[in-house]
Amino acid sequence: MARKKQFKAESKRLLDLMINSIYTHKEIFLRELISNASDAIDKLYYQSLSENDSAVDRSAFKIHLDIDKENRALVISDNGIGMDKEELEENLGTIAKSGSLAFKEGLSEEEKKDEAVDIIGQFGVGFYSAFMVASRVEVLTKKYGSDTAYEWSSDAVDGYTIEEAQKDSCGTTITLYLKDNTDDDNYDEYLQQYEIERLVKKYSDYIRFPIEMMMETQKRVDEETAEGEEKPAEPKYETVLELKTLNSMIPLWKRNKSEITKEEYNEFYQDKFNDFHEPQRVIHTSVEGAVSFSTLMFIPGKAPYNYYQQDYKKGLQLYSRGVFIMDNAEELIPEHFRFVKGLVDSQDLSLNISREMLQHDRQLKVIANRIEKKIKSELLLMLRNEREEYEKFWNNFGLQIKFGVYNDYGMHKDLLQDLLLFYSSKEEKLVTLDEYVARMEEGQEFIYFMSGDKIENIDQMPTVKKVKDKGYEILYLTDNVDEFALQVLGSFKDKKFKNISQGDLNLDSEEEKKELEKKAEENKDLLGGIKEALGEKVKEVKISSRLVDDPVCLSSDDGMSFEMEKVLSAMPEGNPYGMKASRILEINPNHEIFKALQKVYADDANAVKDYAELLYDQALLIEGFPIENPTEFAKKICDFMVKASK
Ligand SMILES: Nc1ncnc2c1ncn2[C@@H]1O[C@H](COP(=O)(O)OP(=O)(O)OP(=O)(O)O)[C@@H](O)[C@H]1O
Repeated sequence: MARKKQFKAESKRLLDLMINSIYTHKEIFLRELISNASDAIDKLYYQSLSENDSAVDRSAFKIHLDIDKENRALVISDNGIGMDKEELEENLGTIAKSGSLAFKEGLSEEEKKDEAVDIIGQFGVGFYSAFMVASRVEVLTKKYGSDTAYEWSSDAVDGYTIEEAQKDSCGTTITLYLKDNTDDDNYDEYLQQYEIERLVKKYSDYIRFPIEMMMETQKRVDEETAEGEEKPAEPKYETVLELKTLNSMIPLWKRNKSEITKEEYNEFYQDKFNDFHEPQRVIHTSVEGAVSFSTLMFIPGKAPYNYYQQDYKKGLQLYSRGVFIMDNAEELIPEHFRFVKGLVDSQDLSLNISREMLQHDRQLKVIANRIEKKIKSELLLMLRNEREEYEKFWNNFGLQIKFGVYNDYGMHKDLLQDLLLFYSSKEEKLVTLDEYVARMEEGQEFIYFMSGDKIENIDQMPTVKKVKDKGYEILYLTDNVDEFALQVLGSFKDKKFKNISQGDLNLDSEEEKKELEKKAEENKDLLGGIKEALGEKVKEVKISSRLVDDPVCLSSDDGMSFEMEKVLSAMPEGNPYGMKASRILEINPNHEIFKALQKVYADDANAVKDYAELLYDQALLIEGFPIENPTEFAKKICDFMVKASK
């Protein structure tokens, strides 16, 4: 008797979820097992082709389904590559991908259901889904080229056993002993041939190997009447067993686009790419020419949970004449479109192509190029014709496009700049750079922008008012990468980008400028006094031309901006070179505070120190910087309040 082994901890949790699943789509178990069977045949197919192995009869590849009513069992067999003992252990004893599975304790029934949906959606539980419908599962398997077969069996609860077994040919046979029926679930339906036929047609029609099953059919057994003869009153039928192929076997991407329904595309995507959500967009094309290929690509409806993490794998599946070659061929998809899932099938690619060769393959480069252009044009079309849809896309993957502009020293900026969206102060929604430029005021030189943590806060920033009052539109940037992307872009349609908290805004008339210069001259000592009080904290203290209602603000010289400084400081390794934006304290000469400063300074030049420090701290807070000494700040405010009350 073989020793029982326990599932690895996380597999066990997932199994528990499957066993007790209240997930309503239990029927997907069949799709998962057929898909594994098809993968196993693909592997042997590919191996026999690439190694020129004539011992394998490729025309005999198939998946066989058997209904065993007596034992209440459903059997799924394939003559694919099979598994040896280690692979059985490795593949069915653990979930390889489960490292990041975070199971939550004490979930309610409703939450459990949601979690099952989530997990099935995000991880594609594959083989384990068998336990949604079966109380016991046996896997009899023999690896191609090996003499020994093994049987893995488990009722999930107490682990599994692996024993040596007898099997004539290579491949895998999976027997599912169905659960007892409950009030909610009738597992007997998986013993009905028409139900199984329906499920195969629904989920696995495109599988490129025959899925066969012996089916009971009614066959007419009396002699057909010849023409002109009278028909017998009752034609005679008998039930006969017939081997039927249930699937059409034509890969979806080889079928005529006009004959494929949205549901078929969705099912295909969800099944193949383990996504519970429907894709947002399907891109299905065939190209004939120097290199001929078909692609079926999808833009996911939701960013995968690990999209911005390292374990997310980009790339398309690669097929050659319908034969699967490899998963995640990275070379087919540029980094900035890494969210696209799908496959490429080309008759011009060698079956022997290895991952290493992909990088240098000329045909593949041509395909990748076409794919990049196709994705861009699909996105542009969506942007132009279906704005809401595009904004949905942007919410999911806009960050990726912005990174794409910034990465590789801006190499892809020309391709991507038309796809960018930013929030507009004027439109109060997302706009393209093109729309911004088309709306620019006469004489407007720059594309103005301002950064901050969220739209509402940016809208309140002191500097924003002045630019808005002048009638100019401002782009509000809220993602860390935004300013870096704009810096790489430099300009759009010859219009330079301008951060409104940096440098000279140059918005005033000559008269206003003169007025300001005069005021600065008159208050030279006061400004000097404030600068002296603040010392090295600020580069300069000046009379502001940016402010309308607010008393003070910070600005910086052109070059490093406050937002960039913040992003650098937030990096894991910190701000390595201590790079800082210059800090210029600007004071509004038309604000009451300015008169107060003048008065205080005139009475006692030293007394201006506290005012200077308070104003500087305020400006820091508005800009989203921490203040150096919050206790001191609070104390000073209190002192002022007390003084004011006397
Ligand atoms: N019929 C089979 N023949 C050979 N190997 C199989 C078979 N079924 C499963 N396996 C092996 O077990 C592994 C685990 O299967 P499982 O369905 O859990 O995950 P997967 O197929 O890798 O991923 P997913 O189902 O999410 O696409 C497979 O990767 C494969 O190596």
